Amino acid sequence: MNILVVGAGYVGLVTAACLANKTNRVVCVDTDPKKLAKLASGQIPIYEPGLKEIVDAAVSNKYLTFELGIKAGLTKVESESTEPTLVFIAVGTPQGEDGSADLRYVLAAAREIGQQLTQPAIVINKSTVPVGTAESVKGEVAWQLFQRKCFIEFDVASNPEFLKEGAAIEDFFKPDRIVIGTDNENTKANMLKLYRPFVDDEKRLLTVGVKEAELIKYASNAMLATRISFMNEIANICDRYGIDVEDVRQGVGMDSRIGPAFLKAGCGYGGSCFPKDVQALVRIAQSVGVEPLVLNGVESRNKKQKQYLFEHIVAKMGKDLTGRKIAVWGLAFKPETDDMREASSIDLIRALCHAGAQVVAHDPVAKEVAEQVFADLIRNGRLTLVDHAMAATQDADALALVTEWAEYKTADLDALKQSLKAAIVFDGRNHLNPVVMKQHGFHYAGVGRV
Ligand SMILES: NC(=O)c1ccc[n+]([C@@H]2O[C@H](COP(=O)([O-])OP(=O)(O)OC[C@H]3O[C@@H](n4cnc5c(N)ncnc54)[C@H](O)[C@@H]3O)[C@@H](O)[C@H]2O)c1
Ligand SMILES: O=c1ccn([C@@H]2O[C@H](COP(=O)(O)OP(=O)(O)O[C@H]3O[C@H](CO)[C@@H](O)[C@H](O)[C@H]3O)[C@@H](O)[C@H]2O)c(=O)[nH]1
Repeated sequence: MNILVVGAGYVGLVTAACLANKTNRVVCVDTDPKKLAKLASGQIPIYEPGLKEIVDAAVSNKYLTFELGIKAGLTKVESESTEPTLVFIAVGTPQGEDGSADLRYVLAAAREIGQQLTQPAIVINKSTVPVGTAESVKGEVAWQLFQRKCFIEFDVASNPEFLKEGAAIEDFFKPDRIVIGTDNENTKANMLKLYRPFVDDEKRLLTVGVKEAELIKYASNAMLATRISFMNEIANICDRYGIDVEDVRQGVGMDSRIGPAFLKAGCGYGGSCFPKDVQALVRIAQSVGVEPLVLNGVESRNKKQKQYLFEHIVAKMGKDLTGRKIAVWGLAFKPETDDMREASSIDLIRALCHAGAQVVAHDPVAKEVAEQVFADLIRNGRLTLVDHAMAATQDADALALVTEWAEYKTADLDALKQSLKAAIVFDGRNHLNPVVMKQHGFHYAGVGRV
């Protein structure tokens, strides 16, 4: 099939490469010339395991090409096809000032599609957007066509994306489900044809109405965030009673009605999706007069949980951290990504520096991103970023683990103990074994662990 993907970010680039990998002809466009220059020279602008391999394969087989902007992209796709073009919108929907999803990029893309389209098309919204956005996209495209006095057949469908950063390729090739939101039989047939090669069982292809698909995305993210905030609250109760939250997690997760996934307590969820999507759903609820009692709680618990490590460090070491050196392991919002959007490390490091501490931090891949996020703290000498985990802990008064990278789990504990000034470890992801840590003579504090 002939496909245009608008946006070469996490979702757009992964979608374009994976669809091209199944012998679809895909043109991926972006408005950022720097991103395109990187892609043109064979570099991948983001850190995502396995992405380079599939992009390289699709480019060398000539199934995937890149263009600057929608106009160039549509011209290319349409010149190669007589079938309806599938146009995926995969641009950002950042959080607006009031917490709602900012749709300016989606609507700008729709406008330009309407201005440039010359052949029938199915516009498919992959960005995470509030209920009713497909209608707005339809209106925008139709209005542009009307102004051009063009009568080109088109439809707008919703096809939310559920990939996780760090496992994006696997998620795309082996999805739990693919949600196709459409009320049009022709669109449905085209989407089913496109996605059949990605599922082992036809039951994984869920076709629903457009609005239902739009809400499924927010409801899914909010449900996952709810599980995490819920377990974080349970972990706080565990702290008070001296109960191990890992045992509680196991016992709760063994109930087949609950299941074990996404129940890990820690120092709060981050990333480009959960925080903004929970807030956006709060606004969606309020906009139709529903008081989002549960969602507000999920959000409040997460904000509080991001202070967990700092509060425990202060409880142990005192409020004034002047002259103290704290090592931080992990900056990305989770392992296998260099993404630091809404990462818990940001709250911790800023709080530590504010309390007077000197911070030395390490992350296996997010150092470059961190240099930008913490430019002020680096400039005024409060924060140093280092290339090796053990370089961070050298002479530190304590270590705080914020991201559960595999290399931290296998760290040489004797070397770690020797490098630290005081053998104190705060583990914000319950990544290390408390028994082993204590055997090695560490003062070890996890989240809700004994
Ligand atoms: N990142 C994830 O893990 C993930 C997963 C599922 C869904 N989503 C959702 O998917 C959407 C995209 O997220 P992302 O993380 O890929 O964003 P991103 O910021 O990484 O990428 C968006 C890209 O779109 C480009 N763009 C903006 N306007 C454009 C236009 N008119 N024409 C061409 N390109 C344009 C930007 O330059 C940018 O490169 C969001 O709604 C997000 O909530 C993200
Ligand atoms: O048991 C858990 C699982 C995750 N997290 C935290 O939750 C955040 C998000 O993790 P994850 O969901 O793995 O990462 P994302 O890449 O943000 O993926 C989420 O957001 C995407 C964007 O919408 C969706 O597509 C995915 O399905 C959804 O999992 C991270 O800070 C994790 O540390 C926990 O604290 N405990």
